[in-house]
Amino acid sequence: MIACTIAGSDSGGGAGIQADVKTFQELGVFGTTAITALTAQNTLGVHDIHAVAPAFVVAQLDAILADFDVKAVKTGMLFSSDIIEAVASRLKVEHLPLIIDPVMIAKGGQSLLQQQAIDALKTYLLPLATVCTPNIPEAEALTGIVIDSEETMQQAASHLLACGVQYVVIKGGHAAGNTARDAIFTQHDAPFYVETSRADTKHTHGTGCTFSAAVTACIAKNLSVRDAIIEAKRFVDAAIKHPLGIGQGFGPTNHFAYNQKLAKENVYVL
Ligand SMILES: Nc1ncnc2c1ncn2[C@@H]1O[C@H](COP(=O)(O)OP(=O)(O)O)[C@@H](O)[C@H]1O
Ligand SMILES: Cc1ncc(COP(=O)(O)O)c(N)n1
Repeated sequence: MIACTIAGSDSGGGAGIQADVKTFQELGVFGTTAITALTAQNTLGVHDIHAVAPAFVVAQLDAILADFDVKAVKTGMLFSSDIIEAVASRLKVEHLPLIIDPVMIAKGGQSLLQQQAIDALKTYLLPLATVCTPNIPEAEALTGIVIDSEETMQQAASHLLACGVQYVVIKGGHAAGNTARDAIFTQHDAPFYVETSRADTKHTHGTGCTFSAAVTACIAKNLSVRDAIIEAKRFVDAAIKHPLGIGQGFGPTNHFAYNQKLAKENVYVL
């Protein structure tokens, strides 16, 4: 099985393209990559960004799609509206399952998406999305709705579904409480939730990238979207619960954990 990620490179290896390829590999999926930006990054933060020209992002996609039987595509850091428009017009003709992680801000606070690109994301890319996986601040930025209750979360999800997204996963990593609960909304069915206990850890660099890459890999392996989300939650939870303890800042998750004989916690589907 082959998947493709369109995202930024994290020189520190915990997020971005590197997290995606490691996750694909651990889930038995061959990873191909179209890189949108290089970041000079480690667990302490993003020190510099070098964007790739939109035409060269498309050239990478052309090369991949001309040769490989890609089963699912994900996007991560897209950086600019020019890159978003170029990627959207190239993907529009392919009709492949598309998982959009609307990466905006790194855990250290640095912006990974220019402010004016948020509109481009909504206009050009969200209509193509099978799954979109915002965290709470990203869902708020995309919709202009402050999420402080079940009701406002439902409103934000409805806004994103109206943009054309088939499954909206609002991730609960940033919420309070002792569970990590992600809410899944669809056009026709009632919402459902995937939940684990919350780890008390600062090693959460790349959690969102890892989760969305796992969803992509599982869809590439022909799981239903619902089962892909549940399995991805298992993958990211194992990666968070068994941190590697490397780096001096917000360390990376452990992409090896899912396949190692380490204790795995239950994922509750509610
Ligand atoms: N401390 C934690 N313990 C357990 N799961 C977590 C924790 N933080 C995040 N997660 C889970 O990791 C996944 C990514 O979520 P999140 O961290 O919100 O994404 P992002 O990296 O985009 O901010 C979600 O499934 C979320 O519930
Ligand atoms: C190149 C790149 N892409 C994405 C993220 C977001 O990381 P996180 O998953 O921790 O929000 C990052 N820090 N760097």
